[in-house]
Amino acid sequence: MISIPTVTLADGVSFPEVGFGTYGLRGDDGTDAIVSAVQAGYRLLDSAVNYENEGEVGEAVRRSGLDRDELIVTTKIPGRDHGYDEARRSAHESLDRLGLDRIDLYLIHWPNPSVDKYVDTWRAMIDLRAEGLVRSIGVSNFTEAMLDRLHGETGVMPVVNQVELHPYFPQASLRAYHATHGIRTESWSPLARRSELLSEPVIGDLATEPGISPTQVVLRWHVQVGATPIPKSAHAGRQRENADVFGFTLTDDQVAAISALERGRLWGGDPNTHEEM
Ligand SMILES: NC(=O)C1=CN([C@@H]2O[C@H](COP(=O)(O)OP(=O)(O)OC[C@H]3O[C@@H](n4cnc5c(N)ncnc54)[C@H](OP(=O)(O)O)[C@@H]3O)[C@@H](O)[C@H]2O)C=CC1
Ligand SMILES: O=C(O)C(=O)[C@@H](O)[C@H](O)C(=O)CO
Repeated sequence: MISIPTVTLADGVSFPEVGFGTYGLRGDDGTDAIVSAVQAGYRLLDSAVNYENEGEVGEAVRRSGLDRDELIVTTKIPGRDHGYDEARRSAHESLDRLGLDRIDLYLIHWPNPSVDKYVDTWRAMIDLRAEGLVRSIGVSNFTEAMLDRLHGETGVMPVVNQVELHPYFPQASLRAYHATHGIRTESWSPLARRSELLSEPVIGDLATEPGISPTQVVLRWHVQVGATPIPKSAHAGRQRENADVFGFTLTDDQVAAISALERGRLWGGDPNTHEEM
């Protein structure tokens, strides 16, 4: 089993430098895959109401046999549940589906700015945290202006912002803002969903040593730019490979060469316009 190092979030919680994405992992096979990820060493699990797998994640937590406090279970409020009362109801429904008495990391999935209810949603999350139903509170797909607004109107800054981030979209300026404001960056689709990224020569050239694959080079890049990637894999061998990125280091020049692959968002998910219900 791999021991994944941690960093400390602004709220004092220990947070893994690599986590596990669960989008698409459903049913018995999905639960098995999540259990196998925990057995491989992952302690941060990423779910969402919209993944329709909170039940599988909760079941995997119970089957893992680990002490509950060793795992960080993440879920996210969907756009249709924005608003103070709606978010509180959504949290209770997620807890029921998870079969857990606490959500460890609770995120607003998308800001949906045209609906303009993310500040009220955030107020509900602050109260849920005070009540102990939620431990850490954060957001996903928020811009700097949206983060400023949350802080300005409530006095509470998210401890995590989970955003699209991979070598094709390194988000340097948002990462710098996060670093200044004590927000941990989490990278969604960190492998760019196994697109041609893994065949890029700059990646392949760094993966020539035995035991260092292109995937590991990409995930190591995330670690060194200070972001927690949450790669998803349904396969135990790949899960182990993706967690095993702490035995080598990239030089600053190598990190810069990978960052130079930048080309922009891959799926058009601009937080200023994308609406996810
Ligand atoms: N907040 C948000 O808006 C979003 C959050 N997310 C979260 O981020 C997670 C990760 O993103 P996701 O979109 O799943 O994409 P990833 O970048 O994690 O890529 C997943 C793909 O890569 C393959 N893969 C994984 N590891 C390897 C490997 N070692 N070698 C070869 N192929 C590999 C997987 O296949 P296989 O399973 O067959 O191994 C799968 O097809 C999601 O699962 C979800 O939890 C994702 C999108 C948006
Ligand atoms: O998987 C998620 O969590 C998502 O939010 C995705 O559906 C995301 O909306 C996306 O892929 C945007 O292009």
